[in-house]
Amino acid sequence: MYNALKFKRQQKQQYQPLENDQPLDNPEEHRGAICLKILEKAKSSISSLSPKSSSSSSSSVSTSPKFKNNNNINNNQDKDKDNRDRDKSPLINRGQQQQIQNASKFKEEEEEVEDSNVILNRQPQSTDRKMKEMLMICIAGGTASGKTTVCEEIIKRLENQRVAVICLDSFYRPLAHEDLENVASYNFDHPDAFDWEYAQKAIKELKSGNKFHIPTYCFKTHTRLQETVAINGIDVIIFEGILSLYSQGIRDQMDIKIFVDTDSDTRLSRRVMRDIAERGRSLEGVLHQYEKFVKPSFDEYILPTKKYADVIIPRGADNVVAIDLIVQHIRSKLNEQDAKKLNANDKVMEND
Ligand SMILES: Nc1ncnc2c1ncn2[C@@H]1O[C@H](COP(=O)(O)OP(=O)(O)O)[C@@H](O)[C@H]1O
Ligand SMILES: Nc1ccn([C@@H]2O[C@H](COP(=O)(O)O)[C@@H](O)[C@H]2O)c(=O)n1
Repeated sequence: MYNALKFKRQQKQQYQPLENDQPLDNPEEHRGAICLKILEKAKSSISSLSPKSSSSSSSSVSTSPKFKNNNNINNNQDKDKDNRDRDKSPLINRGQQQQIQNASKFKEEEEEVEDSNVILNRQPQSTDRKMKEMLMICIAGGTASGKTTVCEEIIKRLENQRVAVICLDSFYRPLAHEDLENVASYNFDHPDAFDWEYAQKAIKELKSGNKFHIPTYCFKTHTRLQETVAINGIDVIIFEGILSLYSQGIRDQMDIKIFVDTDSDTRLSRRVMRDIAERGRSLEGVLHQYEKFVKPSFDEYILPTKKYADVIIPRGADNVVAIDLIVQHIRSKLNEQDAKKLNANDKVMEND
């Protein structure tokens, strides 16, 4: 069986700092940089993991740099594009290790999972990936509202599912040279900062069951990296970001739309703490950016998307009842899909 944690450890060993950049002491700086966020489960079970074995066992998963306490970021600037695209998924952060139980019956599918460093908690349901229905969940909300933390809590509860988290941050437009020179004046919270066409294409392809190479983004350098993360063979995709409910084309692909609603004072104080501690920002810089761009854009563009949400979570991850209800709903949706597939298979067999 594929042991994602082991794979991630190898990634860590391969880590090389970006050119013209400081070594990444803190992966949070690359949060969102790496589009695919997957959670690793309890450290305690790491020691019991075994690499590819035929029996049912557990394994950990990789996460994106948004998740703290891990340093498995691989930004190996390999010259070989093919290798690059084979996802040395630069991820890993705070999170939980996920139990993996995939008897490796569907080898090809398993390899895809290996490619994408995706949580794999259960055996694939179908060998026909095109037939695969994927559950798409969108989590929007202001900066530091707890979107990532809510993702973690959902994934923690979704045992036996393969879950990938994609950050809207991955689709930030590359900055022009002048903007990079004067980055403090750039509005990262305006819708125009994102490449919506690209994001929509990714969501559409994944929803259709196709493999997609998600771009990666570096918060520290404000640039898109050359690495991509391939995603395929997943049960649940969570698309997370401040404006993830902004585009109608993307909203229309979503099965569940969530808005994390956290009081703005709490968000500001968390952002200050986080950006100083984890993104290398100064207090002055965070406050200036917040006042000039973050707050006005929240009021004008982010908050108005709340009306599109099916579920609003007040207090973010503190709201255990809301998270439990959401997870129950996800489970029942996945069960419905499985039942549909079984029905379809039965019909095919009857006709044979
Ligand atoms: N319920 C909570 N209680 C305390 N701290 C929290 C809570 N939720 C999130 N945080 C902290 O606030 C910061 C931002 O949370 P995060 O989940 O990354 O928000 P977002 O993804 O919306 O930017 C992080 O440092 C996180 O640890
Ligand atoms: N190069 C960048 C890109 C984005 N930001 C800020 O990140 C915020 C979104 O991330 P959250 O985890 O807080 O949802 C957004 O408000 C941007 O201001 C940045 O500082 N630098």
